[in-house]
Amino acid sequence: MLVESGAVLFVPWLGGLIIGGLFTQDDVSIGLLAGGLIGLLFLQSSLQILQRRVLQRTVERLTAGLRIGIYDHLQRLPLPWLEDQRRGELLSLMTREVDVLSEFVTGSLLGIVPQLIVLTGSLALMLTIDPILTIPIVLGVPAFYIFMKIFGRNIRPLAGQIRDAYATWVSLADENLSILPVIKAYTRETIEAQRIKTSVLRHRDLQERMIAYQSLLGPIVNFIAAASVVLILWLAGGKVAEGEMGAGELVSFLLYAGLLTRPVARFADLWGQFQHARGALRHMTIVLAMSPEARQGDPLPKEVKGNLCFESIRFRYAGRPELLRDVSFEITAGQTVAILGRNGAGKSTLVDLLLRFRTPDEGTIRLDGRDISTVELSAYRQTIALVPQRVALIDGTISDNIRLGLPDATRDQVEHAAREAEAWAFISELREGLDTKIGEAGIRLSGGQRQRVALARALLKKPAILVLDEPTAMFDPESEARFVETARKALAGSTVILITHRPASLALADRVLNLRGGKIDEDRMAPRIGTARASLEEQ
Ligand SMILES: Nc1ncnc2c1ncn2[C@@H]1O[C@H](COP(=O)(O)OP(=O)(O)OP(=O)(O)O)[C@@H](O)[C@H]1O
Repeated sequence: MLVESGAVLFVPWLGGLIIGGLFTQDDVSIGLLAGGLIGLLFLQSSLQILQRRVLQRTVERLTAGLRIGIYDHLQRLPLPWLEDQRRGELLSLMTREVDVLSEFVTGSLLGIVPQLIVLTGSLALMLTIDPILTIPIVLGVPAFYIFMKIFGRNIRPLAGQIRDAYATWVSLADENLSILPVIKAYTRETIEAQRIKTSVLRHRDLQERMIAYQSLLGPIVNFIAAASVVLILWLAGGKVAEGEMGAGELVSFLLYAGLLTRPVARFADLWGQFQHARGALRHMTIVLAMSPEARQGDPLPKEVKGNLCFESIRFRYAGRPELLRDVSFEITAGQTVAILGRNGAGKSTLVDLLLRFRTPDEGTIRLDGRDISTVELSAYRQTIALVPQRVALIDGTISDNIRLGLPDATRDQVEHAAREAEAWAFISELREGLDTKIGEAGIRLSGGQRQRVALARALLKKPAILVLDEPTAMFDPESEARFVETARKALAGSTVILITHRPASLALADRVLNLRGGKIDEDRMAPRIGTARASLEEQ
C-alpha cells in the first residue's frame, strides 16, 4: 500500500512532463516519459492486485480468529452473566459485529497511512507548483473535516441502534424456532410472523437511514472535488495565458488536485465506518473485558473420597429476597442423600453452588475438607457428574452422547453404563443401536429416553459425586423400580445427591434432607425410607 501510494504520486508529475514535452515537440523524451508512465501504471495495478489478495486473506483470518477467540471467551464466562444475555446479542457479536470490525480494520484502518501519504504528498507537490493556488485547497480540507464530524454525530447513535435491532430480531427468531411446537399448538403463527416482521422491518428502516447518510457523503464529496477542479481551471487559466505557469504544470496541478479526492473521499467514508466499528468494538470490549470464571487453584489429590460439607451458606439472586439463609449439612463419602423441598425452595440453586456455577454470598462448601473455591476449577468439576432436570443432548450418536464426559470409554463401558441407566432396552431395539444418530440430524428421543441417556452419561464417568435432579421424573413406574435396583449397585461408592419427590427413588436414599425457608433440616421421614428400602430388598 505504501509503495503504491508513492507510485501514485509520480503519475501527475510524469503526466505534466509529457504535456510540457508536447509543447516543446521533443519526440524522444515524450516517448520515454510515456513508456515510464505506462510502466508506473502497470506497477500500480499489480500492487493493487497484490494488495486486494493480501487484504482479503487478512480479513478472513482476522474474522475467523475473532470468532474463535470470542466463542472461547464466552464459554469461560460465569453462568449467571451468560444467563442475563440475549442469545441473539451473543450470536450477533460473533457474526455481524466481527464482520464490521474486521472489514473496518482491513478496509479502512490499514489504508490510513497510505492515504495520508497521497494527501500530504499531493498537497506538498501542489505547493511547489503554485503556492497561491494551493491555499484555498489547504483551507478547504479542514472545513470539509468539520462538516464530516457534524455528519458523524448522526451516524454514531444510528450504528448502535442498528446493532440492537439486529440482535433483537435474531433473538426473537432463535427463540421462536426453539418453541415451534408451542407456537403451532397455540396457533400463534400469524402473531409470531407479525412480531418477526416488525423487528426485521425496524432493522431494515434503520439500515436504510444509515445507507441514506452514507450515500449522501460520496456524491457530496465528488461534487466538491469537481467544483474545485473547475475553480482551479478558472483561476489557473489566466496564469497560463499570461505565461506565469506552463501547460505541463497546470496539468500536473490538476492531476494532483484530482488525486486529493481519493484520500478525502476515503476519509469521508472512514468516519461513518469508524462510528460503525466503534459500536461493535465497544460491545466486544465489554464482553472480552469480563473476567472469566477463576479456574486456577490448588490441584486435587488423585483419589477424591467425596465427603461434602455445606457450612452456613447464604445466597440470594440479584433483586430477589434471600433464598438460602443458613444452609449447613454434611454428607459422608458414599452416602446417598435425598434433598426434598417445594418448587422454588432452592434445590437446583444448591446444585449450582456445588458445581461452582454460582458463588455463595456467605459460607463455605468443602470437598474432603478443602474449600471448593480454592481448588482448580476443571479438576473440581471433573469429580462431579450432573443429570439435570432438563436434559441437554448433543447432535451425534447415542454413543457420542453417553461418552461426553469420558471420550476414551470403550464400547463395553458405554453399553454397561446404558444398562445401568435402564437405557439398553430401547437402544438395542434401534437398528443402529449405540450408533443411532439423535438430535437435529437424527431421530428424536422421548423424554424418558433422553433422561436415561443422560443418566448413562453420568454413570459412565464414575464420579466421586453424582448429582441427580429428578432422575426418574420421566420414568414409568416399572422402569423406575428397575432403575432403583440397578442404581443401588451402580452408585455404590459414589456420594449421591438426589433431588426427587418420587417415593420409589427416595428409597435409594440413606438420608433425607428437607430444604424449607432457606434452611436444611434432617427429615423425620428417614426411618420410613429405611423400611421402603428393606421391603424393596425383600422383593
Ligand atoms: N437465575 C435466576 N435468577 C433469579 N432468580 C432465580 C434464578 N434461578 C432461580 N431463581 C429463583 O430462585 C428460586 C429457587 O429456584 P430453584 O430452581 O433453585 O428451585 P427448586 O427448588 O430447584 O425448584 P423446582 O423443584 O421447581 O425445580 C425460585 O424462586 C426461582 O424463581
